[in-house]
Amino acid sequence: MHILVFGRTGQVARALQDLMAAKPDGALASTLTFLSREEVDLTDPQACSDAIIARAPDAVINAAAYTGVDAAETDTDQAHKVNAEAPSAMARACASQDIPFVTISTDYVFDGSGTAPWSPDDSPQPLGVYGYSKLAGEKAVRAAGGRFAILRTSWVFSAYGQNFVKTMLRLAETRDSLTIVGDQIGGPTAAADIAAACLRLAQCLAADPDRAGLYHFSGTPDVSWADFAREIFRQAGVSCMVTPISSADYPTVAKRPLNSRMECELTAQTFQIERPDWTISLAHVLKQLEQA
Ligand SMILES: NC(=O)C1=CN([C@@H]2O[C@H](COP(=O)(O)OP(=O)(O)OC[C@H]3O[C@@H](n4cnc5c(N)ncnc54)[C@H](OP(=O)(O)O)[C@@H]3O)[C@@H](O)[C@H]2O)C=CC1
Ligand SMILES: Cc1cn([C@H]2C[C@H](O)[C@@H](COP(=O)(O)OP(=O)(O)O[C@H]3O[C@@H](C)C(=O)[C@@H](O)[C@H]3O)O2)c(=O)[nH]c1=O
Ligand SMILES: [Mg+2]
Repeated sequence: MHILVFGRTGQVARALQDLMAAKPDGALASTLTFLSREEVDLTDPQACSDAIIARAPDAVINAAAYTGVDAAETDTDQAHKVNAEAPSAMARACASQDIPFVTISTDYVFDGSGTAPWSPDDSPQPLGVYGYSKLAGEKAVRAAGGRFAILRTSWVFSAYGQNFVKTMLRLAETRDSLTIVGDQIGGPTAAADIAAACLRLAQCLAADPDRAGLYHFSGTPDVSWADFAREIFRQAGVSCMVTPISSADYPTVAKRPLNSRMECELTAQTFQIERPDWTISLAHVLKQLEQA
């Protein structure tokens, strides 16, 4: 299978490159081509669909997005173009070629109310522009139909780009204590685990279009950001005290959902992909960072 991937420099796309490098030829049963912003700017939906038609891949994975949660609040147009209009164009191009289209969405489509894990059937109510733009992308992809899979995930971390793990390690270099939000609960998810899941979804959709749909996929156990920080420092052998605070005591431009728990049973039943143990994935990421 030849898979075209948007978002070459991002965490998930970089993890897909690692997967390719780690598997001997053929073991992945796929070859991947990666597109960067220089090759296709997602603010140009026509360029997105032209790239798919021109390259005629067997499947497409969209790992690109506008992920600046706070910046999006004052950059609505750009966030909407990249997170809604681009996936819409990609999905329509893939549907016209009857090839799988896998795109990634977020727990931030939910309003974070309650404490029950969110089911894929629950109705989202985003709190901010980023979540809203991602939800608009989901709706457009579903409207395009075809062999689509929307994979909602949360709290992505890796050795690449910007993420909470790298932020914590950086802050702890100059601080022996940090105040971290303790009332937002979710499942940290390694980009490597998402990458493997995206590959599997693309391969399964090529064989069975009836599995098209919306799925949840996050690491387990669910924790607060403060707990996540404590585990990062514990595994990294960094002595930095974490004091949990309320979201109100850590004002950010965009509000974050308190409850980001996601119910992932349908993904396990449909694709035999269980929630990964993020503490194990974290150990691999820390080792990668050490060796970098
Ligand atoms: N990060 C997280 O915690 C979470 C992410 N997700 C979702 O997972 C997916 C992957 O996220 P992640 O790997 O963290 O993303 P990153 O923020 O690491 O990377 C985003 C990628 O999108 C590219 N991109 C952004 N704007 C454009 C544009 N206008 N044209 C072309 N490319 C563009 C970036 O390119 P460049 O490097 O040039 O800017 C980069 O390659 C996204 O759909 C995201 O919404 C879901 C839940 C949590
Ligand atoms: C750096 C820092 C953050 N925090 C809090 C703020 C916030 O509520 C939480 C996470 O901070 P960040 O801004 O790093 O994480 P954030 O960019 O909000 O992460 C989100 O990214 C988008 C793309 C997603 O889709 C979400 O699933 C989620 O992963 O930690 C502290 O409490 N103390 C700190 O020192
Ligand atoms: Mg962020």
